[in-house]
Amino acid sequence: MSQSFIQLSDVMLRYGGGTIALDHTTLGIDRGDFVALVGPSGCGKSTILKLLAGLLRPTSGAVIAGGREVGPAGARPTAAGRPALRIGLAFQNPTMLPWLTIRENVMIPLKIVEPFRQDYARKKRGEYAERADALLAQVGLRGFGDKRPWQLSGGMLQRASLCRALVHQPELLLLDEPFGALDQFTREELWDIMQTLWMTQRPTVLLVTHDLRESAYLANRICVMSARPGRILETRDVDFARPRTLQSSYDPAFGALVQQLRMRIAEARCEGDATPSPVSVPALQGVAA
Ligand SMILES: Nc1ncnc2c1ncn2[C@@H]1O[C@H](COP(=O)(O)OP(=O)(O)OP(=O)(O)O)[C@@H](O)[C@H]1O
Repeated sequence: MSQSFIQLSDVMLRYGGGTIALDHTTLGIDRGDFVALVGPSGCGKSTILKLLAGLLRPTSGAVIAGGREVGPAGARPTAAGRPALRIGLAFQNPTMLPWLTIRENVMIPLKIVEPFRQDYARKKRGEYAERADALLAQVGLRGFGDKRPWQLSGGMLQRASLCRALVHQPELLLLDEPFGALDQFTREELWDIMQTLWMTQRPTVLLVTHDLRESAYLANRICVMSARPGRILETRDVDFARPRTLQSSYDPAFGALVQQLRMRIAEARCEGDATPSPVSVPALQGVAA
């Protein structure tokens, strides 16, 4: 059987204090896909991102990202000598270094990540600045490259943080509630921008979100997790035509999908509490996606 670009196989993750965040977690993601992870609070969504970013090692099971294993504690990568997988990260809080301009902040991955790093100090710096400016223009921040972070609004900073996550053309983009702190209008604007960035660059994306409309707007597949210890309960394909628009997000099929996800998560929360479910959940089928 061919392996997915991203593959978690029967992963268990126990934190130092003894909390088991993930158990029997299996998830495969194809290259170029856009997958959203949703589920009850504390079910282990961010833990999956940390495993893929290499910030954590699984207690047992296997985590493969782009053919490289992030194995059980102490294991060596299987593909010795291969360059590290290029990963982009964006979080709810778009932390920027205040002493750098927005352009310089966006260029940070090019300073750190190979193969860009070796050229950064030499001939490519001007070229990299142009690349940062082009991305900033794409997210509506043309002319803001010379500003400092404190001169931008929260929504503008989050746009810049998406540029920083993408500037080194990551193969894998990990997004942890990147729009969670924004007002609804700004958030919806950024969905549109995110969709365009994904359609033009086609990184593999794993998005963690509590916003079910956001997951249905952006993702090709939505994975619903159980309450902690988290595992993937159900996976939904989302076949709505692209580019998706705010208008299309008011179609009945879109609303039905969101409602079904909501009910599935409500049920997962109840299962986590080991109490009978007060909601009757129809099978997640039959929605014209
Ligand atoms: N460093 C840590 N040490 C101990 N326990 C942790 C640590 N990080 C997370 N946890 C616990 O592991 C579980 C999963 O956490 P995680 O942050 O992955 O959940 P989540 O689904 O992303 O949560 P939320 O949706 O609320 O952001 C939670 O019970 C959390 O308290």
